Amino acid sequence: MAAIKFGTDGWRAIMAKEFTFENVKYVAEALARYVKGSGLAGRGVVIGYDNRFLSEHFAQAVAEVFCGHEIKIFMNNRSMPTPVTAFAVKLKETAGAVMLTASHNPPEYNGIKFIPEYAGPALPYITNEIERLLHEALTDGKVVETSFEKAVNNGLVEYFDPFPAYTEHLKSIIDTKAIKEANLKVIVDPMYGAGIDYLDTVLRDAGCQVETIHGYRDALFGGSLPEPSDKVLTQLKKLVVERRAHLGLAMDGDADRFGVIDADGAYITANQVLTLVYYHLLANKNIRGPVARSVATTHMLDRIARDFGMDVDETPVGFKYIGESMMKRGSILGGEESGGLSIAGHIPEKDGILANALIAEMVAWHKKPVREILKDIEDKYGRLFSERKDIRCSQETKERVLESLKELAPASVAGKAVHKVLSIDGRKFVLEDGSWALIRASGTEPLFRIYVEANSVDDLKAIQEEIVELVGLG
Ligand SMILES: O=P(O)(O)OC[C@H]1O[C@H](O)[C@H](O)[C@@H](O)[C@@H]1O
Repeated sequence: MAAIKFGTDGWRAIMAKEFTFENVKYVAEALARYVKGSGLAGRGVVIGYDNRFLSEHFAQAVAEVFCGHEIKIFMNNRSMPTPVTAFAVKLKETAGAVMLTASHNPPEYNGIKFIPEYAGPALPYITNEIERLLHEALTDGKVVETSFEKAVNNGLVEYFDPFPAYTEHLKSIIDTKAIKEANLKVIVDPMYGAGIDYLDTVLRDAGCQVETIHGYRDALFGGSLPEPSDKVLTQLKKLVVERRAHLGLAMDGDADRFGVIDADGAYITANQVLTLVYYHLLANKNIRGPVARSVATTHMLDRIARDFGMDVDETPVGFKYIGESMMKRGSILGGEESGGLSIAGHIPEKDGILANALIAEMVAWHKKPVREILKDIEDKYGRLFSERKDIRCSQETKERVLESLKELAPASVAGKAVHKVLSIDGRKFVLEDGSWALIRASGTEPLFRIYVEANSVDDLKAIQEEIVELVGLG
């Protein structure tokens, strides 16, 4: 059996191959041992699951193990988005949550994330301990479990639905009055996933005219991926234009990531969404505080922060580090280039429902299309062009490149002097004119990611080509 690893964001594997009921129970055993060791077992644990094939059955298998350890579990009788599962940890003040999801991966995958009592993604010191306990459980071959029926009869299973509390909470942190006045027409695309109903309800209650597509469970995701990217959101883009809607708002399979479509059908990148939301919080909502962004995320946030006299916390890739910064440094926005965002006053977990609701609020506020709002910001701070290139390679190449990265320190890239070299995650070169390049190995896929941000498309291409050559991935 391949080793079970908790990677950038939990364990993901192909169902029936590695993601079997047997392995899920071993992982649940390790998680139950972890919760007991944390001293918080008396508080119980939330179990959430997405809309994937068998997810509710895997969730039940996890429950049988927790109940076998006499740990009470809180469950919903329908799927829940990852951010709602995290929110439920706060709501029920539990020791944490187990979330069954493979996020935006292809349909044959499933996965498990652990959300500790602080309601954000588990930090490495926790996942390392879980992996150690998993190794221990696999070695001693012991899984303590009970039947689900017995657990219910013994009062170890409490059914609850955090939908009303979550949607009310969201409505309390967004300006529903402004949304109501703008009379927005919005198309919502939950991509057949666990986000169904949530954003639609919040926006409808706030007075928007809402039309939903892909709003039913399809474990095959309509033959596509539950990933809210420019490439995948073709139907949403078309419909926004056809219906003359103000916005198209999508979420991935577990609704922790967002995808925004402007009134003219154009895809707004995650870096642009983060720029818009941070500016909106500071300039319109008058909320002041630092921003946490990953090392791979746009420096436009730095320009805005500087203008308002705010700090920037630069973290490794992974929302766990961003959530940590939000908790420890009071960052008012935490965001990632890969499509994750949360704000102060919410949970330290990325939330696609919240991100989309904030975009609707911002559009309502300005009463103009997203790209016009963005243009105003760019007129003030200058324009930046960013691109990520993913390069697959063999294990051998991967090891060689990782080794060579440690020492890589060019004096210049594409004719621009290297101003700073960072090793927060992979290797990042900040150049004299503020442009930058980062190369790092993905923690979720077998590939390298090369991120470049520059002042023009030509500069971006020149920097990208030189970096690819420099590390020998050309
Ligand atoms: O670049 P990777 O290591 O593959 O990670 C890409 C993304 O994976 C998951 O979605 C995590 O939740 C994110 O925090 C991370 O940004």
